[in-house]
Amino acid sequence: MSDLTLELSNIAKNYNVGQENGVNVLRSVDLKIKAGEIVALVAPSGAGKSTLLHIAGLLDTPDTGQVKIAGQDVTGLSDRKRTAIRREDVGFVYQFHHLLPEFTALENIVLPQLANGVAAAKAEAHAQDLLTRVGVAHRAAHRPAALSGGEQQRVAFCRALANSPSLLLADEPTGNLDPGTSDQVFAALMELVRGTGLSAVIATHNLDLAARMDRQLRLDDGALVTL
Ligand SMILES: Nc1ncnc2c1ncn2[C@@H]1O[C@H](COP(=O)(O)OP(=O)(O)OP(=O)(O)O)[C@@H](O)[C@H]1O
Repeated sequence: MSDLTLELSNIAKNYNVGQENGVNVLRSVDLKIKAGEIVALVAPSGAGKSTLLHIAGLLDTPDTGQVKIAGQDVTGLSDRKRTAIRREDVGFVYQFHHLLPEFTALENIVLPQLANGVAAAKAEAHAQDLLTRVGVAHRAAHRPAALSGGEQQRVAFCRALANSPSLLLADEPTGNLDPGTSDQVFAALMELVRGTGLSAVIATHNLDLAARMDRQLRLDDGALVTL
């Protein structure tokens, strides 16, 4: 078993390959994330951070290079196997919550567990525990529309962790919130991640938030540099 949750080696990604307007978004990305490590990814808009997170989370494939998750080389695997690994090992959080509007907060966290074969009672208990950890257990029976923006994001964090992944990938997780709320919600995310011991790559434009993580990296001209 590797002590690296995520390992990217020499990743390159070019959109519209061969065309005049081809974009070389990632040229040579190397990244090693240890178990339990939380890394900030800082990048100007358009620098390719979503592309990088999608490749790390097996939602996209690189043109060249290698992706390893929990020591397993996933680069050449079939779509079906990549999907299975993604479901089991990777949690995603975006700037917008993307919760299912017709289900309650609790149900939004239960459903991915049921899809993974967890029994209903166990899934509900786990969902309640996650909601308690981020301070919104009292909102468990509410639908997303009845929650504040900060509460919606807290529920989205719980959903991302529902199936106990080893890696969390977050793309501007508090970017849609006002600064005061963003600060509190970010603190809740950090506590949740630290409490569960998983590894995380969190993209943010906010250097104050980045400074609260273990390591800060910037995506610069298609490669990662330490800040
Ligand atoms: N499917 C695609 N086809 C062609 N070009 C793309 C595609 N996806 C992204 N790009 C281009 O690649 C570059 C990086 O995009 P990406 O979404 O990774 O940036 P980002 O750093 O996440 O930006 P933002 O912070 O604005 O979301 C941009 O110039 C974008 O226009």
